[in-house]
Order: sequence, then structure tokens, then C-alpha cells
Amino acid sequence: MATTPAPITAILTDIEGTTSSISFVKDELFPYARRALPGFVAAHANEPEVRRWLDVVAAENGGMCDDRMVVEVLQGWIDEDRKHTALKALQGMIWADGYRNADFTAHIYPDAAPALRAWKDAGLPLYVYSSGSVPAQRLFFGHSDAGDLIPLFSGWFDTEVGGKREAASYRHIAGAIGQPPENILFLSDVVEELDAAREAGLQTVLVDRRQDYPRPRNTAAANGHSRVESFADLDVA
Ligand SMILES: CSCCC(=O)C(=O)COP(=O)(O)O
Ligand SMILES: [Mg+2]
Repeated sequence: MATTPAPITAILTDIEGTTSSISFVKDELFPYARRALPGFVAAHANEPEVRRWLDVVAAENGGMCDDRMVVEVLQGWIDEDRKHTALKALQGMIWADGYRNADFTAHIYPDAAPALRAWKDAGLPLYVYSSGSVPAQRLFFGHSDAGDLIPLFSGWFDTEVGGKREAASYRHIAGAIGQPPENILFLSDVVEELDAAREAGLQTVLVDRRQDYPRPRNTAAANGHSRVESFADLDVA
């Protein structure tokens, strides 16, 4: 007998590839951070919040790195799209200048902002879980193509709670939100993240953006997760 899914009382969303295009992150944000990194480290290396992360990177690379070598490691990580917490924290600090100077605004898929507003208006609290640091997430949604979307969100999570492919991270987030996992819907473009969320008991939907994923993933590739190509196709509120 088929079981009825539990009612959804909160939504947790990924950013890159879900609310927003991969291309904006890879082709605009990452190159901006890569270019600005040497100057940023030269100017801010002695500030405790910057030093802390530079030291994490140095320690992971044998502990003998000077800042010039740390910058090269970080630039290599940007090229590899490493979702390392230290890199993400530093990228967020660098992007602050870009948003402040209006060098760019953050891409939001046209269907995403109206759906987020409708869910919020229907009483569903919205949360973000992204590899981007929480300050970077707030900058992103605070300077989006659709305006300041920060007021839509009730909370923010990054990899300081754990990796996005680990079930424990989603258990932690459900606890922090204060809702049973089965009442939380997680939206992401990455099947391994959805697998981890499902293992923790969350409901899941694969967001298969045709701009990012020109070949839509079939049921086998979606690993049993429901699949949509737009937030407009999600019937949650
Ligand atoms: C919101 S900051 C820019 C995005 C970013 O750095 C990133 O790694 C996004 O990963 P996601 O977990 O949102 O797919
Ligand atoms: Mg993503």
C-alpha cells in the first residue's frame, strides 16, 4: 500500500544549480575571487577572521606554507571547485566588495523568487543550505537579480554544520530548524546531496535545470528522487 508523504512544513534549498545558475557561480563569482585573492590576502591577512582560515589551509598543506603559497593552494581549489569551508569563507569576504561595488548581482532563476515568495506567504519557513558560507549566502540573496530576498529566509546553513553529502548534516539542520525531518523538503541539483538528506528522513526533490543540465536526468539517474525542471512545478503550499 502506498504511503502518503508527510505534510511539508519547511523548505530547505540549495543555491548553485537550484535557485541559481551554475554558470553565474563558475563564470562570474569564482573568477572574481580568483583574481582578487592575492590582493585581498596581502591587505587583510592580519585580521583574525582571515588569518584563521589562511592558517587552516596552511596546516592542511604541511603547516610550512607562507601566504603566497596559501594563495596558490586556494586558487587551485577554486579551479577544482573544492567545497572547502576555508575557501568558501574567504570567497564570501572577497565577494562582499563585488556586491558593494555593484560589479555583479546574483543570478536567480525567474521561477525561483515568485515560488519562494508564495511558499513564504503560505506560511512555510524557508532555509538555505549551501557550500557557500553563510555570509556569502546572505550577500547572494541580498543582491540578487530579483532584489533583496533575505527577508524570505528564516535561517542559513553552510558546511560548518557538515558536508552536504553526509546524512548527519541534515539531521543537525532538522534539529536546528526544530521540525521533524519528514516534514522538511530539501531541493538540490546534486543527487548525492539528496541521497544524504533522504537517509536523514527529509523529503527530497531533484531540481534539474535545463540551462545547467541540458540532458535531463532519468529516473535511474535521479535515484528515486522526484524531479522538476522549475520551482513552478513544485506543488508544496
Ligand atoms: C552562495 S555563495 C556562491 C556559491 C558557492 O560558492 C557554492 O559553492 C555553491 O554551492 P551549492 O552548495 O549552493 O551548490
Ligand atoms: Mg547545488
